[in-house]
Amino acid sequence: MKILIKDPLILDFKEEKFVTYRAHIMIENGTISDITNDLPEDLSGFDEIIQASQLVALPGLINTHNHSPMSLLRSFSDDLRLMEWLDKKMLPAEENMTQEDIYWGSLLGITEMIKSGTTAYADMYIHIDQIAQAVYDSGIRASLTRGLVFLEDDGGQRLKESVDLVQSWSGKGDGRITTMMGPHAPYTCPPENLKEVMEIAKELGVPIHIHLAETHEEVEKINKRYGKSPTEYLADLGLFDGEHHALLAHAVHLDEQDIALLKNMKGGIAHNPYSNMKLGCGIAPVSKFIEKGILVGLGTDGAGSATSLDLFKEMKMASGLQKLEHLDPAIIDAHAILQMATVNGAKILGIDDQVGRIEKGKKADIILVNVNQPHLVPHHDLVSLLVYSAFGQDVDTTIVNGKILMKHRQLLTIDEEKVLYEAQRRAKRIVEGV
Ligand SMILES: N[C@@H](CCSC[C@H]1O[C@@H](n2cnc3c(=O)[nH]cnc32)[C@H](O)[C@@H]1O)C(=O)O
Ligand SMILES: [Zn+2]
Repeated sequence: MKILIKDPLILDFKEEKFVTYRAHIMIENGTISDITNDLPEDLSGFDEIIQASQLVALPGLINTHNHSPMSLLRSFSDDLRLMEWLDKKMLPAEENMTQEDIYWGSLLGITEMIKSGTTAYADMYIHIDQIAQAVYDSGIRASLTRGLVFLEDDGGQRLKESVDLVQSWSGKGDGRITTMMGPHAPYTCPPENLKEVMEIAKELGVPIHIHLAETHEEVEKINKRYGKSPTEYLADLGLFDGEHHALLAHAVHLDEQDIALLKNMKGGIAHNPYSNMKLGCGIAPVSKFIEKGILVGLGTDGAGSATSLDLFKEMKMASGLQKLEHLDPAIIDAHAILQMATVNGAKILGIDDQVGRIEKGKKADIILVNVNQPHLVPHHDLVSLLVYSAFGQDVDTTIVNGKILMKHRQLLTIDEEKVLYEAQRRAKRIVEGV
């Protein structure tokens, strides 16, 4: 399959900033084979030509933290505190989800992500085989994790499912699917279990995906139980010693001492600004992380809290929160925010050798944004425009692994009408009685 993206304005991260230039992008067998100003006279060798002179091409956005089937719980339970929301609403509803529900719920999330310019994402959930199947079928790229809680003895069932996932799905879908081990959070994973999961992850050569210090309540709980902060708890188990690749979701409540503990960590932080705002959790010290050289990427969290999976929205929230927190609009610029949503996300998922930039030899994970609209004109600065003015609906075309998943807003791998129908009727049943 040979694709030509003809004449787009390309926005790509080079050295420390995003640069803009106009060129043609050629894609062959999933990979960016050339970026050039010279076109052959005969274009008949291309299977597909996308006229893109009115579009901006940028690396696909990367969502570093999601629970995709929670899209079925969108608008079901809002305006509650996190522990109440989780224990009384989310977990009981999840108990009602069948394997088929998970497939369609995940596909609902994936549909929204593709339509809003996300080309790769990290998922942590149950019935993970169904999610893997939805990822496989849809064509999106994902890093999958079976979430692990150790609050009851399940005879090792959850752990077994985690290992099965890693062994049976890693590398599938032409390499689009990668996997991680997912101890849910410090408050659901005692030290001996966490240690075991970390050892298994090391043996299998996969990263650890874990929630960390999302609320004040969590900090108090862990302090009471172990006499230390959640970050110290993980540090003492060796998670940040540089031998494990870790994806830390939230990282809201870290003081200077906690931040110092992350100095040698491999991997980085999934910042979920809107979920944190909406659940009233707090503001993650993002600019301090960046100052200390700790990688920060962007995530949404599940749509049960985030309400939508639009990373363009998250970029605005991430920027606004830092500016407000520090009462300083210069604390973080649009380049740093777009970097979080692209290059940094790729590094945090451990797939930066393949994606995150528009470069010859990289996998073609590219989105084309229509900037010829009233809210996106004029084009003084494209990075500012995309971060501060654009939304997911402005994405015209989404390409993953060299395959067009959405062309001029038409989905090519997903039957959208069917997804909406299935999601609606299943969601209704799931929340009955909860
Ligand atoms: N409960 C599962 C394992 C966890 S999967 C990931 C879990 O994360 C939960 N989750 C979603 N959003 C958040 C959040 O913001 N903080 C903590 N957990 C969350 C979600 O409801 C889901 O149960 C089991 O019994 O095996
Ligand atoms: Zn989460």
